[in-house]
Amino acid sequence: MQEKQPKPPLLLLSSQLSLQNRGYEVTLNSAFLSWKEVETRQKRTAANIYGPLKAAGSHYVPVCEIISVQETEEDCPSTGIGKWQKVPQSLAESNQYAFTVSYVERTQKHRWRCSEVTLHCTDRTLCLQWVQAIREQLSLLTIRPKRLLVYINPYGGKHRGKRIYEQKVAPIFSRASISTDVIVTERANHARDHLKMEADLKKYDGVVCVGGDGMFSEIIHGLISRTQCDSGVDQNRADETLIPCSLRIGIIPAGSTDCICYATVGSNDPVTSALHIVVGDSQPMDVCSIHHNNTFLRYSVSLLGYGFYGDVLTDSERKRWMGPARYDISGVKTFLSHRYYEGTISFLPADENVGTPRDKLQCRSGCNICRLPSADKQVSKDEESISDTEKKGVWQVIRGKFLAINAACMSCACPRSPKGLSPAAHLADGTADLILVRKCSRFDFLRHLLRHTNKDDQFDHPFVEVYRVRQFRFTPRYEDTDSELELREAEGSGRKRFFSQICREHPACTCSLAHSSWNCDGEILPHAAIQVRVHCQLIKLFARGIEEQSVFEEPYTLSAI
Ligand SMILES: CCCCCCCCCCCCC/C=C/[C@@H](O)[C@H](CO)NC(=O)CCCCCCCCCCCCCCC
Ligand SMILES: Nc1ncnc2c1ncn2[C@@H]1O[C@H](COP(=O)(O)OP(=O)(O)OP(=O)(O)O)[C@@H](O)[C@H]1O
Ligand SMILES: [Ca+2]
Repeated sequence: MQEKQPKPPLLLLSSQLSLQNRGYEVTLNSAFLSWKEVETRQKRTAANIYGPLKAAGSHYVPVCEIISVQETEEDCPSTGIGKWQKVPQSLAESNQYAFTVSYVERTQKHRWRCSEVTLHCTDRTLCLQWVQAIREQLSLLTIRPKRLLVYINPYGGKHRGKRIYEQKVAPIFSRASISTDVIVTERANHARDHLKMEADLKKYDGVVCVGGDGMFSEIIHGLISRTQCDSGVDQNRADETLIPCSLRIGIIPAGSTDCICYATVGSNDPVTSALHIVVGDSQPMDVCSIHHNNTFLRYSVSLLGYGFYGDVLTDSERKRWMGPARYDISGVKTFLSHRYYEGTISFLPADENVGTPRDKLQCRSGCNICRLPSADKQVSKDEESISDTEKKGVWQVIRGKFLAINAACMSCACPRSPKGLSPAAHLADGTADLILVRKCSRFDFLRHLLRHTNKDDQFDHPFVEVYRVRQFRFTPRYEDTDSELELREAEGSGRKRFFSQICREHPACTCSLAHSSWNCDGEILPHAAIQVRVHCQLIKLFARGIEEQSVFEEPYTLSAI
């Protein structure tokens, strides 16, 4: 049987235009805009006279990466991008009409930039014809957002959210003709409550969050709760099948860790994120729901950490004024305190077809594991109605003393740890990687931590175990009493209490030492006993996953087209 060939792109327009005072063959087809220098006889040297035309000097921009096109108004014709040059009188007069195309250019470390090319035409009709033809192609890209609701946390990270948005992002949105309603938050949970109860979501094609992981967490809580509420789904029921949110979320990084942005885009650069929003990227993402005795507590998309990361966060909340450095100071302090916690972890392992946490293959743009439908992802009503043992996989139980219990729904890559807590975790496979770090010496724990910052395998230690799971439960060895819970709640909200100080410094009292708190995407959960379930692809981001490095390094070549 013959394989079906993809249709060649349809040629739409082709003209000789000028750029930097040189003649170019400019072509627009349904897939690309290209411009190629016209080689004059004089320019063809003996060396290349018989050879093929080189790809160098040819430029290809995929139509889906064009940001905008505008007729360029110039008092005097310019011959380059932003530069005034001496133009021969005859050429200047014959090329006084121009249009500028803005497009995405890839630079190092997964960063995108907005580049421009200005092409000059001999008459205005031709110039307008080009502008119209390119605009028509852009209007066919219906996945692009036209109207966005933007929330800015002015206090995230180094308090630069507002400035980042105004100086770096708003100009890009306006160039792409995206209209925005902007809300600068006035208190914690302002964005969550507005999304949950007030916002007229029908008006928008997406929501943008300017801030860090904590701010993103507010946005997903608002959107997910609103979606469940509108569909009559009860979030308090741990076994409910949740309804996916239809609006995409864009993250403009302006926080302290920015792990969700970094792990879905490959950088924490606001311009890159703005461009991913403009081109209308879409990346589905898993979300964990966390319950305590059939009461809904929170959702998590990145790190859910008990022990080490819970204690780092609890301590760091009291040092918010320090900005991002608070995590390092609290990290060292927590490391030195070397506390361990006893408890029982039960988990439902994932099917093998979604890979394992020790895979060398990482989740990248267009990831096959996240794309292919797998039995694991379809937690259907039928499946919910059958018993645990009949489901694929059997619950496993592990008891012990742990320095850290971490669940990562995705890699959790961030500038502090470029490959992340679990480098092979997937963004949208319906599973989380459960990492158990058993009690070990300070030296061994340091070796494990150090491996988060280099290429070595952080799971290759006898005291570390890692499992790919769909659900898990944790029960601390000593039961939570109401007063302990209250105590941790007070600590979490930064209210230091005299009682808690006594307990920490009094070795005979197990009160504070028996339990840690969960670090849930940078927010403290006071309950130690929790049930967690991964909901496959519950939300969507304006992102595409991390692109393979080669896409950044190699410009489009003729053979690729
Ligand atoms: C020797 C160097 C070891 C460095 C080890 C670095 C491991 C870093 C792993 C980071 C994983 C981040 C996961 C993402 C979590 C976010 O949802 C959350 C909200 O933004 N961020 C944090 O909780 C923020 C968590 C920040 C944790 C910082 C921990 C720093 C530990 C430093 C230990 C130093 C020991 C030195 C001994 C002399
Ligand atoms: N106007 C506001 N005033 C006070 N707190 C706010 C306001 N708006 C949002 N917040 C809260 O600020 C907290 C931290 O915000 P954010 O995540 O943006 O920064 P960060 O904690 O520095 O970064 P990261 O989460 O990446 O470590 C969030 O929990 C959010 O709920
Ligand atoms: Ca996942």
